[in-house]
Amino acid sequence: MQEIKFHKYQGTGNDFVVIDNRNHIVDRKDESIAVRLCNRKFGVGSDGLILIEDHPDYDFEMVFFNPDGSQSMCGNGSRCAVMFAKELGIIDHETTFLSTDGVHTATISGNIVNLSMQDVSPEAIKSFDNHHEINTGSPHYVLFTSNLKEKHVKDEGAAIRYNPTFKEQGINVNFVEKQGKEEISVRTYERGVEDETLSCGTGVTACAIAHALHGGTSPVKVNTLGGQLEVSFELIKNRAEKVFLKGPAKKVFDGTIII
Ligand SMILES: N[C@H](CCC[C@H](N)C(=O)O)C(=O)O
Repeated sequence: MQEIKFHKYQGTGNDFVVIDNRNHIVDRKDESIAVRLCNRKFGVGSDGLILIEDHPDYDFEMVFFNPDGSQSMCGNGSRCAVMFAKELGIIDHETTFLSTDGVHTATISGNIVNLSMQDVSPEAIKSFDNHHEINTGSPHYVLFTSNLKEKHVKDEGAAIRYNPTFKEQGINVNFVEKQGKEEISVRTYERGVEDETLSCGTGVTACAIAHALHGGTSPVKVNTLGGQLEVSFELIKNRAEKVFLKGPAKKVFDGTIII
């Protein structure tokens, strides 16, 4: 048994257990630790586990796990990791770090983190008759709807995520309602959480790009159940470049857990 100090952060309601793992107190290859820590009854409870580690070439490396132990790029988690790195004194107001899908930069102003996302290639933007599939570091199914508030996101999201097309690899499912050219509202069913989360960073980024394919602007404000984010990018011949995800990231509490 070991006692582990953890830090609870949230980015627009997407919540994470964050651990300073520069001394390798947690085995980054043991995904069962994420399953235990993220469990909302038997552990701390969160939408993911983030380990901060040293890296020879970047300010830090961020290792992310979903509550089911799977790994993928996490936009809101990255914003929380940046805020934690500042708390640790690893960085001041800007950083270059390594995450699941590659190198990212970020700047901090108050409790707002502006995170660079990877370019989204034309091959990562697939459009169908009534939905889009866009990979922004994690795979996203984007469906425009008009009655977002009434949506049963967990049931309808799971039905898509577990259909034969996506069952094996999984996919995050986003329901988008247009509020105007410069604003959308999004609710997301997250793969690996297997439930609706209050926001999903890579998801709102995918939705902003899909919105632009239907005449939306950049930057675009994105309303989620957990708060408002802003996504900006340049869409050139179906390739999104200079993609940024901006929004608040805040510490909720510190704690110690015995695992
Ligand atoms: N559940 C996602 C990873 C976390 C994404 C989300 N929390 C974000 O902020 O991007 C997946 O497995 O594709």
